[in-house]
Amino acid sequence: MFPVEMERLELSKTDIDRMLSEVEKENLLFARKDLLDTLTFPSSIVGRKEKAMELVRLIAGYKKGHVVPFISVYGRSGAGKSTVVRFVCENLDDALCCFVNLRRAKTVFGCANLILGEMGEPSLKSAQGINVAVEKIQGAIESLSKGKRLFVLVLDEFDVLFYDKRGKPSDFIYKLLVMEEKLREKGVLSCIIVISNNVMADYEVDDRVRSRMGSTEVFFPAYTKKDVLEILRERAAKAFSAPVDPAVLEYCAEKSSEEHGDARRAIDLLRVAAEIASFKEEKLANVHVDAATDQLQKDRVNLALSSASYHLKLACAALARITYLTGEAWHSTSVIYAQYCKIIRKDTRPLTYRRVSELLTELDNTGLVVSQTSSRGRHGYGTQYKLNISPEIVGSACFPDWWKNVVQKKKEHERKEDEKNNIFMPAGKSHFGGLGRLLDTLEDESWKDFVGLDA
Ligand SMILES: Nc1ncnc2c1ncn2[C@@H]1O[C@H](COP(=O)(O)OP(=O)(O)OP(=O)(O)O)[C@@H](O)[C@H]1O
Repeated sequence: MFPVEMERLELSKTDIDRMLSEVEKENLLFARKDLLDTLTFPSSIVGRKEKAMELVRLIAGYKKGHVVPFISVYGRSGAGKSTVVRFVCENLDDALCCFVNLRRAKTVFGCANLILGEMGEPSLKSAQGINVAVEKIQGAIESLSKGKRLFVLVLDEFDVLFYDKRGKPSDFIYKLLVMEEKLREKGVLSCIIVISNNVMADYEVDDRVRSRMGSTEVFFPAYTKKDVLEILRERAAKAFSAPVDPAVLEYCAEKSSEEHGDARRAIDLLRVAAEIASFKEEKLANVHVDAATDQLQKDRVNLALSSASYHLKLACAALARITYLTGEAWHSTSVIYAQYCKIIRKDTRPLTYRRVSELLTELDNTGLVVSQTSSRGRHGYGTQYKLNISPEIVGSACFPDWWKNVVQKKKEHERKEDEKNNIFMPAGKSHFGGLGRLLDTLEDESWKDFVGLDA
């Protein structure tokens, strides 16, 4: 016989109601959570008036029959480029703006199809060729801009175009510029605004295209702590059901600006911190911001490494290991390469120095590491890399079991050194911080061997 009170196995509406009221309790801190969603367009834009003015100055000529054909807007992630460009373009009198995010495109032809899609046109087959695609874009602009004095085509995440090495991105830009000239002959004024993280000079563009493009650029610097604080204050005032301690907002702004000056990540940090506090039924405090920083860093690393090859993870793990063991932040390509060769599986052939150096550039593009190039005197220039995220998070995301071993070895080594030297170390001070520097002078052979610099 079954017991009388058995837990029901099937999911019921009552279960969902119960779950909903539980989650609602977890969200008590929020009044309007959508205001902390960085995927939706902000209801108000804080500051950036001087950048809006720069753009307006470049475009305003359309009222008198002239406009700059190509504007490059660039700067770091989360600097407000897309937000400000969209706001300016959508508020121009007598103008029509088509905003296309190219992120989803994998090829130059894919970019053309995304543009067509945004203009309400059907996609083309790549066999039809890029010339037909550009002709269709021209036709769509002609019919959309009827009765308007200006058509603005905004291409966000323009960097994507250059990932397609076979698709001739430079040629595509050339064709768009020629299309603008043809449109002008037909009395349609147009302007292309491209948004990317890097300055156009960094991309491979033919000289003939460069000269047609001109060099009209608007640079968006990363936000300062003051800017980030203003953005957070404005959001927090409406997003939470009770006022948030100003010190917590300040802490959030400080953490975000010292790391990146990225408004998107600052808002995400505030939202996740509030979710953690809400879940624990506590008042939002700095500890929740710290916990949120950890969680977001883990998410970022996992996302960046989710599709990474074994060798990319290895290059990343090599940098994490050397950073963790030496306590030094910056490491040269040659040191990282030596580490990479040391930790690679014995049955796998290491990639060449050049290829690993390319992998480090890839890591730089993901934002997990930053690089700096400096002169090494008569040895030319050398690049150094630094992790943007704590080595513990990176190491355990790359190879969890291996990383546990690295941590354990470091602890054992520290304990043995303590016993050997019987010295007092102030709390929180790592042996490796100071001794790591010794590695450079190669005075301490045992440390050198432990870190594996001579592998
Ligand atoms: N000045 C601002 N005022 C209010 N919110 C802002 C401001 N700048 C940025 N944001 C917020 O930050 C988020 C990221 O901004 P945006 O997409 O404009 O940055 P971006 O520079 O284009 O970044 P990416 O290069 O990563 O695309 C937006 O969702 C917006 O909500």
